[in-house]
Amino acid sequence: MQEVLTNNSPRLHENFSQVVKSYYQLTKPRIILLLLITTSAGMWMAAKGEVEPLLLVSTITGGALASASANTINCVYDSDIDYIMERTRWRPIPSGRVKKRDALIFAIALATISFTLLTVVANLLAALLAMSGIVFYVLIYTHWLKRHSVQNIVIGGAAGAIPPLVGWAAVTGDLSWGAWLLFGIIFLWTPPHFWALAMMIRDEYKEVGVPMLPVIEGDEETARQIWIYTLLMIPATLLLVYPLNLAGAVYAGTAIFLGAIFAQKAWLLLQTPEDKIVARSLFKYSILYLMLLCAGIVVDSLPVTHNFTTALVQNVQTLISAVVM
Ligand code: HEM
Ligand SMILES: CC(C)=CCC/C(C)=C/CC/C(C)=C/COP(=O)(O)OP(=O)(O)O
Repeated sequence: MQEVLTNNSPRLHENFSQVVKSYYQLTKPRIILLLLITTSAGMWMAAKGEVEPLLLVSTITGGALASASANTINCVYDSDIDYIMERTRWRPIPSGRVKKRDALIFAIALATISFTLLTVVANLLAALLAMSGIVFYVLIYTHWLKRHSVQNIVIGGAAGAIPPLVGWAAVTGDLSWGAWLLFGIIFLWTPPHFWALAMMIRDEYKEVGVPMLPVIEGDEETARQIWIYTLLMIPATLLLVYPLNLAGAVYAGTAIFLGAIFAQKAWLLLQTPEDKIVARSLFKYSILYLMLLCAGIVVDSLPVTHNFTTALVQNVQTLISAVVM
């Protein structure tokens, strides 16, 4: 008996870790990471740089579980087209590693734990916002728009902009202008983020009949719309500084610098819409952009940065008046 167990245990262990890996992949973990970074930015800004550690960890965990649930249901719903597309064929459901029914039970369990955790440790508003993110992403984007409208990701993109609202609500219990502006920034960021990728893999979407903008309107029109959203997004990022006065010089410098690179890449794509390397560069940069913009929000809202920039501005003012006098 002992011998049988010993011989079988490596294989048992291997099978178990394969199962865990498959369920982990269902949740699209790399996308969750960026969603959590935006949640954290919302929390830091709402708390003016002083977030309670327990609240931070619980909100991040609750947000991660809700996003994981949404992504898993999306994998269940889209398994037919995921099976056909090269990029998604390896996913756990189309490759036969996880059954649809099991994935659905897993998603319901994740959503239930998320709702409970957010309600108990944060508040009901944060929990309801996280659940509305799941419902919006699954019903409005995945079920209703993705396969039927060329504006699918513009309207559906609102789901991906909900995480900072969850973070803000967890800290303050309500949603103010700052929270809605963070929502708006991510809403405007989503079309350039996604359409740049869709330009790279346009033929795959065409094959499965998903009406993404490059499939329906072509690369030139897509590049033009990416450019327009970029031009709207960059000034929107600066509204946090003026008139909302929720961020200072560190954030302003970061947003202008990062925005200039974004604009340069979007402009290049406008000049060469057929160039997949340029589209790929914009897609990759869009992810780095949002990460660094959120890092800018966090650093800017820390009390030490706030004190430093205030002192710096005062010293410059004193110097100017001394020179002028
Ligand atoms: C409707 C809105 C959105 C659509 C349609 C979309 C679509 C996509 C797609 C198709 C990919 C490629 C994934 C893959 O290769 O498996 C991707 C990658 C990614 N998306 Fe989005 N996205 C959206 C919004 C967001 C939002 C709001 C975030 C986070 C704030 C985000 C973060 C990411 C990240 C981090 C990646 C890279 C993942 C990797 O490295 O594999 N996306 N997106
Ligand atoms: C608060 C909360 C829980 C919000 C939910 C946010 C959420 C899960 C956003 C995901 C956005 C996204 C990656 C869409 C891609 O779907 P797709 O079906 O076009 O991608 P695919 O082709 O790779 O499957």
